[in-house]
Amino acid sequence: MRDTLYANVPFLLSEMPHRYGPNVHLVGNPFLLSQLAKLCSKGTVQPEINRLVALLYTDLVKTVINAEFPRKMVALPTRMIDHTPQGIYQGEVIDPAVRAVTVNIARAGTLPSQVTYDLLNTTVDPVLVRQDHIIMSRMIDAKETVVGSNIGGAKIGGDIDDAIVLFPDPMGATGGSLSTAVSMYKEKVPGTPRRILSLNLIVTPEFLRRISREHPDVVVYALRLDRGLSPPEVFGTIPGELWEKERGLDDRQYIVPGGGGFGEIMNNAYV
Ligand SMILES: O=P(O)(O)OC[C@H]1O[C@H](OP(=O)(O)OP(=O)(O)O)[C@H](O)[C@@H]1O
Repeated sequence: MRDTLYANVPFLLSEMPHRYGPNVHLVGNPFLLSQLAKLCSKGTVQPEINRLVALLYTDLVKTVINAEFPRKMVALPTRMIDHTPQGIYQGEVIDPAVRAVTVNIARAGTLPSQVTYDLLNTTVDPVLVRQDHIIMSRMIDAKETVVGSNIGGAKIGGDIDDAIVLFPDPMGATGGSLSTAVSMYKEKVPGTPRRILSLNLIVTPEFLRRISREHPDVVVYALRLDRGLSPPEVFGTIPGELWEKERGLDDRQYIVPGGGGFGEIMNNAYV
C-alpha cells in the first residue's frame, strides 16, 4: 500500500490582488520586499548590489519553478532501503525532463539570467537547459526620452520548441526591451515554446499594459509594482483598477519610486 500524501502537492503563490489579468503575478513576499528595498536605497553599493540581486532572483526563480514547472510522480529509494522495503519516497518532484531556456537581456539581465541558469541546472536535466544572450539597449532621443529598444547582437543556441523560456530582467519600465526580445524569438527562433515567462524585480503599469497588449501570452512574475507618479486618486486602489491613470515612469522613463537604472548601478556604468 503506498502513501499518497505527496501525490498532489499544492503550491499556493502569495499574490497581491490586482486587475491586470491572469497572466500577471505580483508576488507578495515581505522578506523579498525588505531585501529589494535595501537594494533600491541610495547607500547600497557594490558588492552588496549584486549579492542582493542574486538573493532576490534565487527566490523568485524558485517561486516560478514551483508555480509553473510540470511535476512527475517518482518512487525513489532512500538510504533506508537497505534496512526496510518501505524505504522509498513516493511522491511528486519537478519533472526533470522539461526543456528550459533562460535569456540574458544584457546588461541588467546578465546576473539574473546566470542565477536562473545555475538554478535550472540543479532542478531539471542539465542537458535540457540553455542560456541565450541578447545585447539590448533602450534608445533615447535628444531630450533623453526612451524612443525604443535596439538589439545590437545575439547568441541564440538553438530552437525553443516545447521549452519554458524565461526572461529574468530586473526592471520592466516601458516594456520595450522585453517586447522586442519576445518578438525576436517569435519571429526568428524556430519552435513553439511551452511557456514564456518574464521574471522582474520591479514593473510599472506601463510595462504591464504594453506586454499584455503586444504579447498577451507572456506570463509576468514581479516582486513589486511601482506606480509612484500616479495621480492621488490612484493610491489606495487595487492595482489595475484605474490602469489608464496609473503611472510609474518619469519623463526619462525611469521607474518611480524605483531604484535607479539597474543596468547602470549593477555595472557602475552611467550611460
Ligand atoms: O522596459 P524598458 O523600458 O525596455 O526598460 C527596461 C530595460 O532597461 C534596463 O536595462 P539596462 O539599464 O541594462 O539597459 P538600458 O541601457 O537599455 O537602459 C532593464 O533591465 C531593462 O532591460
